[in-house]
Amino acid sequence: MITLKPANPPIYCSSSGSKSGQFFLVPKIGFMKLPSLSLGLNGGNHARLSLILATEESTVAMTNGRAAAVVSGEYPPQMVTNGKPGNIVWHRSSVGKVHRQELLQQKGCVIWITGLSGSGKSTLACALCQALYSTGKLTYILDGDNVRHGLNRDLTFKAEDRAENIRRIGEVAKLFVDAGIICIVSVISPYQRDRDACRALLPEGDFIEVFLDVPIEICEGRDPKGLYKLARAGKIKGFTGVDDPYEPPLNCELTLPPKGYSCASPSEMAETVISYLEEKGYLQA
Ligand SMILES: Nc1ncnc2c1ncn2[C@@H]1O[C@H](COP(=O)(O)OS(=O)(=O)O)[C@@H](OP(=O)(O)O)[C@H]1O
Ligand SMILES: Nc1ncnc2c1ncn2[C@@H]1O[C@H](COP(=O)(O)OP(=O)(O)O)[C@@H](O)[C@H]1O
Repeated sequence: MITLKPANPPIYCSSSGSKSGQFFLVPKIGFMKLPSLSLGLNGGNHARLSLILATEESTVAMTNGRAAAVVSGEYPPQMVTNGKPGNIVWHRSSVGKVHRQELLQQKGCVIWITGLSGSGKSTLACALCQALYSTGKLTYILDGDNVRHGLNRDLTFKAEDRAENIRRIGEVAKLFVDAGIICIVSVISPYQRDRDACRALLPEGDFIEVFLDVPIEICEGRDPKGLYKLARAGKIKGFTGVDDPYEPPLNCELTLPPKGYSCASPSEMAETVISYLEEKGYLQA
């Protein structure tokens, strides 16, 4: 596995029939089996390569229309406009997501826990964080209540502010994924479209939506902050589940607690999530 950081011009390919200087962007992270070939960097040293790591937005050299080599690193600014017109250029580092994941021996992903207030989102997030920490895995929790103390302190609970709250949290979570961290998000996120928009920010599979399917009667019975009581008394307007909507996920990866096991403990539910992560390969680089 080799990652090259070329100078400008980034790379040319000297295997037979190659057309040097032809590039395109790779949309996803992945690995490619490549034929052994000879590459020249900046007209200088040649190296023989057979397997090269492809990273997001990497530059690919082409031979006869086939990807011949993938180079992670800087590339000409005009190639990287993030799909938008203007003068904003993506700045790359020679240390990328794959290197960080290698360091951490895990893959970055988002575990998005959605559910009513009092359904146990924060409790599950903490149980997960603790269980993963004890096995040497790095997580970070983005909890709705906490993020609203800082980054999102300007937002209310109107639908458009909830959407902005979720959008910002989704963007922050994306950064954590790029850092190679398992980002645990615990927010009500009542609207399907807002959750879907966050899912769309990430590569396929990296957004793991966990629905805490706890009936409102149970959440209200718990009412640890007394908010349901205030909402029923009309002292809080637009409270989710009382006089504001909650749209249950249509296609989530996990629904908890498992059917027929409604009294599952937070640590049992955390184990279910961890089994999912293991099965999908997120707990190794
Ligand atoms: N009107 C209204 N509706 C719902 N929740 C309310 C409201 N006002 C305050 N709270 C408290 O805010 C916490 C939810 O914040 P979130 O950022 O997760 O909400 S949202 O995703 O933007 O809908 C939520 O925390 P949790 O109980 O942990 O879910 C409540 O404590
Ligand atoms: N699996 C569970 N079984 C029983 N009680 C729970 C469970 N998960 C959380 N709780 C309790 O329910 C209350 C609400 O949990 P919390 O994690 O704060 O919910 P949320 O973050 O969704 O508002 C807390 O008092 C917590 O101790």
